[in-house]
Amino acid sequence: MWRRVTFLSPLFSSSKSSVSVLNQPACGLMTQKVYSTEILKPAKGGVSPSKKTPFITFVLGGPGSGKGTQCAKIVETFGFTHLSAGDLLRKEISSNSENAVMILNKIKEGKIVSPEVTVKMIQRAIESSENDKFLIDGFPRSEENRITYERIIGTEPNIVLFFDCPEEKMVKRVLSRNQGRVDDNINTFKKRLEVFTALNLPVIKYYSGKGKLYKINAVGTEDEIFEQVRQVFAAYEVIK
Ligand SMILES: Nc1ncnc2c1ncn2[C@@H]1O[C@H](COP(=O)(O)OP(=O)(O)O)[C@@H](O)[C@H]1O
Ligand SMILES: O=c1ccn([C@@H]2O[C@H](COP(=O)(O)OP(=O)(O)O)[C@@H](O)[C@H]2O)c(=O)[nH]1
Ligand SMILES: [Mg+2]
Repeated sequence: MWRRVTFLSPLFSSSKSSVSVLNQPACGLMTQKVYSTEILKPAKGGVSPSKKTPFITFVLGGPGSGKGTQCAKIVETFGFTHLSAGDLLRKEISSNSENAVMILNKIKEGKIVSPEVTVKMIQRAIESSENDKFLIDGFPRSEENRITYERIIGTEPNIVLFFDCPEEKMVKRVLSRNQGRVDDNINTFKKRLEVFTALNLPVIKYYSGKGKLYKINAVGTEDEIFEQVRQVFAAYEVIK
């Protein structure tokens, strides 16, 4: 069972570190009593009930906000398994699966792949791993994604990180990412940003309302940003 020890409260957060929860006042690092985090039983068809309930972190933010970069650091420091929804979809394209063409077209257009496809991929990845702590990066990108995940997996995430980044930084980062991605061009970036604003921000607001959201200021060096992230995880017993 996951326990939060030093509790960086999602309701009260540090103004100095810029870690905060959307629409909440910044009031400093809080130490609270040890308590068990909410554990929901997986529904029928969800992650195998014989396994320990995993600690799930959703990692959200616009295109180029630095999600993947910070996930690599979280893996290194805290031993999570990194599941990038975008990487899983790109793997499906490379493997020429039955959904490959549909996925490629959605990615080129900056649109969202059908939630059943993405959730099944995530479910398979969780079930085939021995780890019990996962970063789900770039998902859920819409309320439909979120609701489908909850229906199929049967749990909510333990926490949600939101990398808050201004558009001018995101566009610069995406256009100099240099990974040969079909969607790293100005036209697809604009579409992705529209989709992010229209469909992903409601998910971020939803988790803020649930007290699960940690907003990270995604401007600064990778290390400066990771310092904020580190504070969030250091408050949980998830250190390697
Ligand atoms: N803090 C940062 N400052 C400058 N460039 C960054 C920073 N964090 C990430 N990058 C770069 O920006 C690009 C996008 O980062 P990435 O982690 O892939 O973002 P996302 O997964 O949110 O799209 C990458 O080329 C990465 O090296
Ligand atoms: O749950 C997801 C995650 C990604 N994508 C698609 O994959 C693209 C790239 O996602 P990724 O997370 O790799 O992009 P990033 O935000 O990291 O630049 C998105 O624009 C979508 O078209 C999707 O449909 N569903
Ligand atoms: Mg990414």
